[in-house]
Amino acid sequence: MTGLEQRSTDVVIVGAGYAGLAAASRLTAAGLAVVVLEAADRVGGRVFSEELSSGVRVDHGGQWIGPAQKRFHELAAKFGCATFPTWETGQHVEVWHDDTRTDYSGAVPRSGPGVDDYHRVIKSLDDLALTVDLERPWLTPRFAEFDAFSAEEFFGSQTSDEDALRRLALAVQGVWCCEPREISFFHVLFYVASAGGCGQLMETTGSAQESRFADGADALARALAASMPGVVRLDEPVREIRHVSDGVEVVTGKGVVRARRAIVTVPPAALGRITFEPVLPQARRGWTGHTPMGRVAKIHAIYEEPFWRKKDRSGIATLYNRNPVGVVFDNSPEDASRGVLVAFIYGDRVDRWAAAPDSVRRADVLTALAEVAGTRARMPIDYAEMAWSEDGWTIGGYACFVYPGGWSEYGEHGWRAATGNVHWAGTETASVWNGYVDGAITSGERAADEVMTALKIAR
Ligand SMILES: Cc1cc2nc3c(=O)[nH]c(=O)nc-3n(C[C@H](O)[C@H](O)[C@H](O)COP(=O)(O)OP(=O)(O)OC[C@H]3O[C@@H](n4cnc5c(N)ncnc54)[C@H](O)[C@@H]3O)c2cc1C
Repeated sequence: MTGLEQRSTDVVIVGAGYAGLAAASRLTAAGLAVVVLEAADRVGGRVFSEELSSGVRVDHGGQWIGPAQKRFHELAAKFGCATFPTWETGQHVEVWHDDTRTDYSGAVPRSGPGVDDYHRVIKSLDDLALTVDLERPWLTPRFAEFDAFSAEEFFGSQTSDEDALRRLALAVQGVWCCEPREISFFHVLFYVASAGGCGQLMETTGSAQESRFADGADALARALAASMPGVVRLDEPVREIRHVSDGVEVVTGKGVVRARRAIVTVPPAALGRITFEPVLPQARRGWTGHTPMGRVAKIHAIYEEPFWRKKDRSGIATLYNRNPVGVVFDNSPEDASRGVLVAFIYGDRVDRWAAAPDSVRRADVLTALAEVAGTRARMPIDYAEMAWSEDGWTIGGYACFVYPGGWSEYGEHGWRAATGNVHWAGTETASVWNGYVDGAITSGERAADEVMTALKIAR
């Protein structure tokens, strides 16, 4: 390949998100030569921090860390990445489907339409999740039965209360960024088990939304990359991965990297942009075809100050009305030098919202924020949108979900089993905190351990 680089290394890693960086860190610490190839011009993947023109640093993707996310905490502490508590002081609000509003405080609403049935169904999810085998999900009792139907079918079998069903639908949208009709009920149970319960997934203090990073959630990704000088190659999308007798050849627009093993960390939907030679086994292809990405948009509106706090409003809201926004949080910096509200739009509503003209999208979001925080919210000093379905290298978020039937048809052989000299990582392959940064980190470390075992490297 004239003019193109030929490089050799021990292990080539595809993707410099948290999974790829954690894998590289473990392998370089063991003395192996590693090259990480990243398509984008930055590290962090689905964790993407950016300073806006107003000087406020926002996280367009992953942002929170919870106390049970042990490996994420350990690495953040090791690299001195400071965190601070998510703001949740004051009254939260629910805007109901008929535009009525109810204030509440505490972790979850305890009264209101559909609340009793909602909590009863959530409790049954928690109970059933206790039966899930996280390492070998296919050994879970009633695995194929639960995987055969959707979350919507399960909810419908548990309650006919339309208000409870509205609450359950928003819970699915907020956690998986898809609609209840789309997702395997077994995947719901697996994910709940992986996080340690529904409360861990949905609540703030003591749970996944407990804290944020002072310098952006990508601070640790940047620190990890900086600790391995010369290892990460940005702007180098992988086009092809070829198996050869003693390893792999990974082809980019700049040349070929030969390695003894590869670790691929890209989300399943992004695999479609890589050609494999020979073609991947049917189980892996079937799994990829049944694991689409969630659809989510995250929108930040910046104000001179968090003015809603003066009226004892927390800025936390759930919206069930016609507005596309589903959930709002106060995302102001720790010192409250600016006020920041972040709005999330999920599932089918993202598809419709993202297709609308700029002015319509912005008006929709600011209308929702005004309902939550008051009319001043209509006049932000800065504003930024990120629709993850339009990100060409991750194709969505927060993570993939699984269609009904996907786990039972393809999970055992397609989920994360190594394919010859190619090992699979990425948060989608994690047993614990699947879908989260913590899961991405432990998936990278697990794949690094697999590679060292295969290469007979002492750990
Ligand atoms: C809006 C949003 C909010 C979220 N909130 C949270 C949160 O608060 N807390 C939390 O813990 N998690 C959150 N998550 C999930 C979290 O961000 C992900 O689980 C985690 O970042 C995934 O890391 P990863 O390394 O597995 O994958 P990724 O971060 O997707 O990394 C894969 C990398 O591969 C690269 N790539 C793709 N194709 C190629 C190719 N052909 N060649 C080379 N490189 C390629 C991509 O550019 C990317 O950098 C959120 C995600 C989103 C989108």
